[in-house]
Amino acid sequence: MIEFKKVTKTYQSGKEDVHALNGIDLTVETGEIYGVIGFSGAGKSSLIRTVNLLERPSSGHVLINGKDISKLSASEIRKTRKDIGMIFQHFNLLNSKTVFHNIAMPLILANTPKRQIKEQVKELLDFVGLADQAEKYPDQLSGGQKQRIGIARALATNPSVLLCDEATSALDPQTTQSILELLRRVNREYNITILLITHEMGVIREICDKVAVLEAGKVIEQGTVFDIFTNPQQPTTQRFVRSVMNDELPESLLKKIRDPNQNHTIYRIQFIGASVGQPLMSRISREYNLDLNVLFGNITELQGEPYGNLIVEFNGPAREIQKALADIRLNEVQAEEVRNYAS
Ligand SMILES: Nc1ncnc2c1ncn2[C@@H]1O[C@H](COP(=O)(O)OP(=O)(O)OP(=O)(O)O)[C@@H](O)[C@H]1O
Repeated sequence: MIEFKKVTKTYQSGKEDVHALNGIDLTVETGEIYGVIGFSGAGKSSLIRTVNLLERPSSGHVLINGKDISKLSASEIRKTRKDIGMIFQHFNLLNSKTVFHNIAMPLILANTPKRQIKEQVKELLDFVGLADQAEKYPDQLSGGQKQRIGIARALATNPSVLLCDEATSALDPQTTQSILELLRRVNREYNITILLITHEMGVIREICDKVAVLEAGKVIEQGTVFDIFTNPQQPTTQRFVRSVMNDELPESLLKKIRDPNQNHTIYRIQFIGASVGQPLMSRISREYNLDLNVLFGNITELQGEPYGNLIVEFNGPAREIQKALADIRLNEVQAEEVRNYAS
C-alpha cells in the first residue's frame, strides 16, 4: 500500500520557486495497479521520485505499507529500497555487463551468496521469457527485451511495490502490449502493487485498476478506470479519454448539431456491461413510434466489460421522446443530450 498525504514538492529554480506538487492525497491499495496520467510538466516524475526515495517531499508524507518513508535515516533508506522496485523509460541497464549480471546487480550489492544469485536470476529470466539470453549484452537486444531485463532486475529483491516511469513510452505498440501483459503477471503472480506514471491513456485502459489525473501538481480527478473512462468530469480527463476511446464526432456531424436553425434532439447513449447485448434501441423505436437515426457509434472493452457508445437523433413528438429516454434510463443505460458535447 502506498499513501500520499498532503504531499508538496517545491524546487528552487534560480530565484523562483517551482511548485511541482501542490498537496497530493492519493492511496494505492495493496495489490492494485494504479496509473497516474498527466501532460508534460504536470508533476508525474516528481511524484514518483518521492516514492523511490530519490527526493523528499517539501511537506507532507509518503507511506509504504504504513511506514513513513519521508522520515527515514540513511540506513533505513537502504533497507526500504529493497522493497521498492523501479523500471524506467530508457531501461537504465549497464551496457558493459551481461544480461545475467544486470539482473544480479541488486543481489550482488546486497551481498547475496553466489549460489542463491544464480538460482534467483535463472528463475527471473524464465519468468520474463529470456532464459536463453543470459550471456548477451543489452546492446544485442531489442527495446522490449531490454525492458524485460529491467523488470527482472526490479524483481530481484522481492519488492512489494513496483514503480514504472513511462515504462512503455519508448516501445512500439505491439511491444508495449507484451510488456503490459508481463506487468499484469508481475501484479498477479507476485502480488506486487504497481504505481505507474504515463502520458498514454491506452496504457491506463490496458492494465490499471484505478487512475488519477494530475494537472499543475494537483490530482484533478481520480477513480476506477471504468468510472473515469465512462464518465470523465474534468476537461483534461475528457481529452485523455477521447484520445483512446475513439468517440470524436466527425466535423460534419458537429456542424449539424451546432446549427441553430435546426431543432435536433440528439442524445449520447452509453451502454455498459450486460446492457450492450440488449436490442434496446429497436424496442424503443417500436414502442414509442419514434424514428431513430444512429449518427455515430462504437463499442469497446474496459477492464473486461463491454462498453458501447451511440449518438442517436430522436425524431417524433417531444412527449414520446421524453418517455423513451426515461425507459432507456430504467435499463441502466445512460442517455445524455449532446448539446454540451458539441459546444
Ligand atoms: N529539479 C528540478 N528543478 C527545478 N524544477 C523542476 C525540477 N524537476 C522538475 N521541475 C519542474 O517541476 C514541474 C513538474 O515537473 P515533472 O518532471 O515532475 O513533470 P512531469 O509530469 O513528469 O513532466 P514530463 O512528462 O515532461 O516528464 C515542471 O514545471 C518542471 O519544470
